[in-house]
Amino acid sequence: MGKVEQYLQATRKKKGALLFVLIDSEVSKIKESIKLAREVEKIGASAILVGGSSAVDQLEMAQVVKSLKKSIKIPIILFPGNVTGVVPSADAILFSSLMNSENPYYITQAQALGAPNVLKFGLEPLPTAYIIIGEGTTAWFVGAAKGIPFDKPNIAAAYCLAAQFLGMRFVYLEAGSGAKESVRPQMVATVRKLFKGFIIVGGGIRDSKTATELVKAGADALVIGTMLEKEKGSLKKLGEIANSIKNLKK
Ligand SMILES: CC(C)=CCC/C(C)=C/CC/C(C)=C/CC/C(C)=C/COP(=O)(O)OP(=O)(O)O
Ligand SMILES: O=P(O)(O)OC[C@@H](O)CO
Ligand SMILES: [Mg+2]
Repeated sequence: MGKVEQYLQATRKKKGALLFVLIDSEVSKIKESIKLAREVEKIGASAILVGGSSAVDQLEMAQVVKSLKKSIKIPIILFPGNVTGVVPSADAILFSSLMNSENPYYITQAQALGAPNVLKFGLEPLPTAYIIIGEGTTAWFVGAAKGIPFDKPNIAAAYCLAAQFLGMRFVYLEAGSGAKESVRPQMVATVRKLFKGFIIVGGGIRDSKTATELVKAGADALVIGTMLEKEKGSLKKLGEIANSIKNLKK
């Protein structure tokens, strides 16, 4: 287990469920990203994810990550949608396989193409089963996912069990950035019963009620992105969400 993984496990034990904030380097440029990251660090976010399903400007992403690294203490974890998402200066990378993709590129090929740079840049790979729930989002489209219906928790659990047998220590249940509906607590609870690793849930989470239900169902970390890009007063709302999930689960 690497340093970041140890930190995530230890922080989850200490604080309860964690909050990850996603910075899309295509939306937030350098100055904005630093400001946002500093604010969410103060609010209590435990890590910053940097990525984007259509983030193809590698130079821009590298610059955002490099400046973030100098500005905050919490780990910066890359969240690549393609090989272009592997850049230097971050602490770790969600080294993910899109388990329910119909295109082998997103299951193993992008990983093979990206792996040499992960090694070269000294990024800690977090072995992650990325599973897309529902349809119609950018990640669903780009990743050629066979989206798992929101009301089929057993299918998601079967994928997570397979991920566990393959040695993956993280699963990411993803409804997609800006999703109208987030993953349902019932699905998280079903996965929690079988999967022993770290469960990340994201996509369409915008309020404390949803966040609380997902954590009670067994999520170890929630990812919030779009809300912070779009809504006025969203930092206040993020603070409420952070407080509502604090110490819910030990
Ligand atoms: C491990 C390596 C090198 C690559 C993994 C490649 C995989 C598995 C890709 C999965 C398919 C995909 C396109 C995922 C996108 C994940 C992502 C970074 C989502 C972030 O979403 P936003 O950037 O907010 O989405 P928008 O682009 O829709 O705003
Ligand atoms: O942008 P939102 O909807 O918060 O989703 C976050 C993340 O799960 C997307 O990959
Ligand atoms: Mg986005």
